[in-house]
Amino acid sequence: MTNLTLSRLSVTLRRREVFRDVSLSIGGGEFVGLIGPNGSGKTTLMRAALGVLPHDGTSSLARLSPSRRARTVAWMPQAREIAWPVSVEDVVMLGRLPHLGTGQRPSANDRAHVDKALSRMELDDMRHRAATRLSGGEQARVLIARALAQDTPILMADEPVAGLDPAHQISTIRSFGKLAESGKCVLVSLHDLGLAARHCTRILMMGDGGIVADGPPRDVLTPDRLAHVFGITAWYRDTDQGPVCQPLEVIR
Ligand SMILES: Nc1ncnc2c1ncn2[C@@H]1O[C@H](COP(=O)(O)OP(=O)(O)OP(=O)(O)O)[C@@H](O)[C@H]1O
Repeated sequence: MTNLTLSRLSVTLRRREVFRDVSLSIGGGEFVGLIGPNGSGKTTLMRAALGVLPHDGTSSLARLSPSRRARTVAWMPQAREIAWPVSVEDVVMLGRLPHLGTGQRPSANDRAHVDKALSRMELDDMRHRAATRLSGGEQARVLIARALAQDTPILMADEPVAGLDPAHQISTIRSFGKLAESGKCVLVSLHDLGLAARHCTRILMMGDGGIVADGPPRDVLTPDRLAHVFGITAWYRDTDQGPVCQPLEVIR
């Protein structure tokens, strides 16, 4: 099983410490939501874990060669405008590049992965359209499909559901959940506490220059922490239809 393991990971940018001494391990089967206020360091933590930012401490991914890393982790960054005027299916096929040798053409297996990713993100009808002509939310779904087609044991995504309509937010989060259930290790940053509470198996809450809480949603999303870290009150209940977390008021 491929885990994501961070040990005493610290990042300082322009002489400002963003976070210090983050140690954790995420295993296959876990769907982890990374939450925290704006600027708390979620993107920085994921980029340092990938090894694309200078850091102290260690990350199991940062140690890998670029080609091995591309077969180990699919990364979906926050900026997701597609600049290339190519078809949706060609963008998604880019996810298969780490699995192809130099000059090798995609096989039937590669095409099957692309078909599955397109179908999972409900993009079958758009596969021949120019990706640049899609709406922002549709482009986001194409890039999620590209990450799914990469078929790596670890998937990391920075606010993957931002800009999606409610139905596609839920179906996308469910897709990530299913990937975790199939044994993959999934880490996504989220601002929607309701989606995090409802779908993630584990939540990492960032604040105060580090991880302030790590555990199942009901143990992390406590009134004290939501007040201290986010400055809000929220309604949290385990209902017949699963956990519900609804932010209510700003308290500072
Ligand atoms: N290249 C950089 N140089 C200097 N400081 C940076 C740089 N990138 C990010 N920061 C700072 O690091 C801190 C963490 O930023 P980061 O983008 O990781 O936060 P975040 O939790 O992902 O925020 P958001 O929820 O707004 O996306 C912020 O204070 C930000 O200003």
